[in-house]
Amino acid sequence: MTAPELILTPTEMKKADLEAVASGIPGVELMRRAGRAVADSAEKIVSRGGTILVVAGPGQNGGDGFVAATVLAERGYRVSLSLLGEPDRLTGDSALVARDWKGQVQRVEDAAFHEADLVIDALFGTGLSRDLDGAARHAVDRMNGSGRPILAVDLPSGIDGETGTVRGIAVKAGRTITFAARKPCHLLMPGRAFSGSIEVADIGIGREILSAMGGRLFGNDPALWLPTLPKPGLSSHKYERGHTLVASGGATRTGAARLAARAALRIGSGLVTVASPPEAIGVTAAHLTAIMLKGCDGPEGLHAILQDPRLNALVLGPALGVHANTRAMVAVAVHARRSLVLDADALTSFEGLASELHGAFRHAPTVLTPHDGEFNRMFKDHPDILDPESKIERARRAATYTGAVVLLKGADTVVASPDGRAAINENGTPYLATAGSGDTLCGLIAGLMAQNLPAFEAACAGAWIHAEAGARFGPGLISEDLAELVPGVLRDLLR
Ligand SMILES: NC(=O)C1=CN([C@@H]2O[C@H](COP(=O)(O)OP(=O)(O)OC[C@H]3O[C@@H](n4cnc5c(N)ncnc54)[C@H](OP(=O)(O)O)[C@@H]3O)[C@@H](O)[C@H]2O)[C@@H](O)CC1
Ligand SMILES: Nc1ncnc2c1ncn2[C@@H]1O[C@H](COP(=O)(O)OP(=O)(O)O)[C@@H](O)[C@H]1O
Ligand SMILES: [K+]
Repeated sequence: MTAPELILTPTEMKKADLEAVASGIPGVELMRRAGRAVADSAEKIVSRGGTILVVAGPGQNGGDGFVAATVLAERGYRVSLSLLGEPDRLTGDSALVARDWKGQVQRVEDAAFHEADLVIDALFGTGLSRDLDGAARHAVDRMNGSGRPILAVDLPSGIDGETGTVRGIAVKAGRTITFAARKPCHLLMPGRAFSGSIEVADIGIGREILSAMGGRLFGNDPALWLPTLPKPGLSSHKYERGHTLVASGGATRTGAARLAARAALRIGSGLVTVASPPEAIGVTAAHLTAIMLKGCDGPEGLHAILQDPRLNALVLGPALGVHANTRAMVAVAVHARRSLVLDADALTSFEGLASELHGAFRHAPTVLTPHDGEFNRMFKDHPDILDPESKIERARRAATYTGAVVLLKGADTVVASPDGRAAINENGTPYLATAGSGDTLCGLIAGLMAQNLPAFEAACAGAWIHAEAGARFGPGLISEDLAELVPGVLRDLLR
């Protein structure tokens, strides 16, 4: 089994670089390895003899560009190099490797983008510190407008390495080669879309160093949670596989709970019960077979049902209604200390009332699954949570504040744990943006927690399996399909 993928922020990567230097690899050697990796990557795109334009910036990202230009020229490419800024202003390792470049150094204003078979973007990497303007902005604008293939060095210039946001303008790369580890911007939107396909080059910085300097942020791949995924043993009986309870909305709003319940059953929860308001029992009963049904009249009803200790995981929120009663049901659930997934109306009912949830979830495994709208409503009086540009940071702060694992949905779903770990999911498909898709997701997560997965692993596994199911189905996906695709995904995972 491979180890989970470590993602390093620019600050962590800088520390890892320094640590690698301290362990005996000179900085200039790291840069030479990086530049050679860029050249190798370019060689996969353009055959020898082709024309390559390297656009170098004033920092060390530009240094990687100088190395790549030198290596590619030695390999028989027609290489030209344009620099943003003055050659004699180059510093550090960049200044050293620039001396090896025997060709001309053109001004970036004179770069002949249209003549290039490939443009290598080495303008800015992890050191970007402000929005692009002036000559830098103009260069990126021309690069994008050239229609030529672009290979970005480390990250597309103009993208913020930590947040994935565009700082004024950014290079739209077809391919990005980064070093040692991916950075958040390669997974977070919109940076992911600007990066094109991504290659990670090993420049000799070992996993121990990456793990010591980073180690808190991961790509959400199965390596992160597969060891915790339950497989029923020979002698397992259904009660050992947990019992999930899903609270349903009123008579005209019962579908969401059924979607969540079906997902919990498919992911392996031994039993699943829908708790239905009395007036909705008829309609719900007509639609359920393997899933059980119990009458549940508001918070008191929920309190009574939870006297059964076997009900060990609970979904509250989908179609439950935005009102004080929903908040009261959350309070009952928190008090009962069961594994809990809160979504949709259970979150929106706390609009502007997040302070009621301060530290509320510290005592039992809890996952909150807001999309941006729900997140912004919940924390609208908490600028410290809403303001960070980084989606990872926003999710982390909400997790620390509430004591719950926070799964902040989107094309780049982020899962953050109060213990500081976070993961970014990237295997989804826009076809998942369909009514009821989120209901299915919370059923999957609760079903996994019913089987005793810890909250962070359950949220990560749920997000990945949900996305994988959606991606396998593709066009025409509706939420009812998702749970039915789960067995195929599980079969492949547990093989
Ligand atoms: N460390 C290592 O060992 C290794 C590092 N490696 C490589 O180094 C890269 C990081 O290098 P870096 O830290 O020099 O940052 P980089 O992205 O080149 O930019 C900084 C320069 O840009 C300037 N600048 C910033 N914003 C600007 C703006 N909006 N508009 C205009 N200018 C702006 C800024 O100027 P200043 O802010 O000082 O005015 C400074 O001159 C990393 O991505 C990787 O490719 C690899 O070789 C592996 C080994
Ligand atoms: N463009 C996208 N790419 C990948 N996944 C997406 C995309 N848009 C939405 N999703 C996923 O689809 C689900 C939608 O959930 P949600 O917004 O709660 O829908 P609903 O309220 O209809 O159930 C989330 O898991 C989200 O991450
Ligand atoms: K770049």
